[in-house]
Amino acid sequence: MGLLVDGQWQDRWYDTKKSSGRFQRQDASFRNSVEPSKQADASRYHLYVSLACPWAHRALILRQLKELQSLIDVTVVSPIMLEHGWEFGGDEGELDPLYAADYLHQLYTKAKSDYTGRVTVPVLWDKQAQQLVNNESADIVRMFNRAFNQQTGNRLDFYPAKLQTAIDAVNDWVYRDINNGVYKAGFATSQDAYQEAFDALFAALSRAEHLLQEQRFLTGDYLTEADWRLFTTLVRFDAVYVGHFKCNHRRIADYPALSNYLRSLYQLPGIAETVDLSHIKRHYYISHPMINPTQVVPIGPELDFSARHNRGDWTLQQVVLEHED
Ligand SMILES: N[C@@H](CCC(=O)N[C@@H](CS)C(=O)NCC(=O)O)C(=O)O
Repeated sequence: MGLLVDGQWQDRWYDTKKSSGRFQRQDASFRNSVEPSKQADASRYHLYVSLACPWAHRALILRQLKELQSLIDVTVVSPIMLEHGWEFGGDEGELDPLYAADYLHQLYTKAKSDYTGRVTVPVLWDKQAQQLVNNESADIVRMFNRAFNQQTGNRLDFYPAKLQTAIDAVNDWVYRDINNGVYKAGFATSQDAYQEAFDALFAALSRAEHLLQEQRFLTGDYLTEADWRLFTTLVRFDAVYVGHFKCNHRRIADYPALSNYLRSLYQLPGIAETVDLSHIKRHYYISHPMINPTQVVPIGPELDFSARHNRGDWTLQQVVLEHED
């Protein structure tokens, strides 16, 4: 684990000293966007992901749901992220098809030779301009949702205008207390910081559980990006966050609505193939020797996201609004 400083790679763990043991996530720095237009050509872009990463997972899911698979190629890095950061090839990783780079940080310095900051996935790369377009999954999800509709003819809208206020409000607490909350608990280096994150996390999971007892999706009757953003944390929770990140008040399996909801999303066409529990478990348990020095990966728990759920029979087309423009 490390970062770039003035374009030089340094192997360094997160610094939590200045924040009393609290993990503070840095903002992503490449934030360009692809706007919808008749000329927007998805095949100009390449997506670099880790199958272990919940943020990269959002982008992969939108790529599936928006039928961009044949247009936007994906490269999967090795799940094992150690002194060189994310690596191509190696243990279960794919080779970099564009530049034959060994490490992801080489793409960051190709884009900006004096880059300072963390080297994270996902990365959306512009093959034509040979530039890193964006490394913030929240932005990439929104681009995939709209920018290439003309090209694909897929008009499903996971961020529809009439639900944006509700989606933003849900995203806010789900990000703070759940998506990033598990990291705040897991990377805390003081008891107080851990306790604070732990309490907020389980309060937020109860809130989600209660909401989902009343309605099918987080913002009501329609499936939106808010659901997919929660999904990527839920699907990793029992396998990794309960043990490795010490988020062990309850498992997702212990929340009836959340666990059925998780299965209902997992069973939508194309979603199961974006979930790789082996990459997920091996990444976390091996890549954080500060938390798990033996790097032994637990074998359990037994999980079956394909089991029946009680959230009704519906298709994507019935629960996703269409773009109006
Ligand atoms: N805000 C970013 C966060 C991405 C992120 O932190 N990804 C993790 C993997 S799960 C990563 O690459 N971490 C490497 C590091 O922090 O050095 C996004 O949502 O795209």
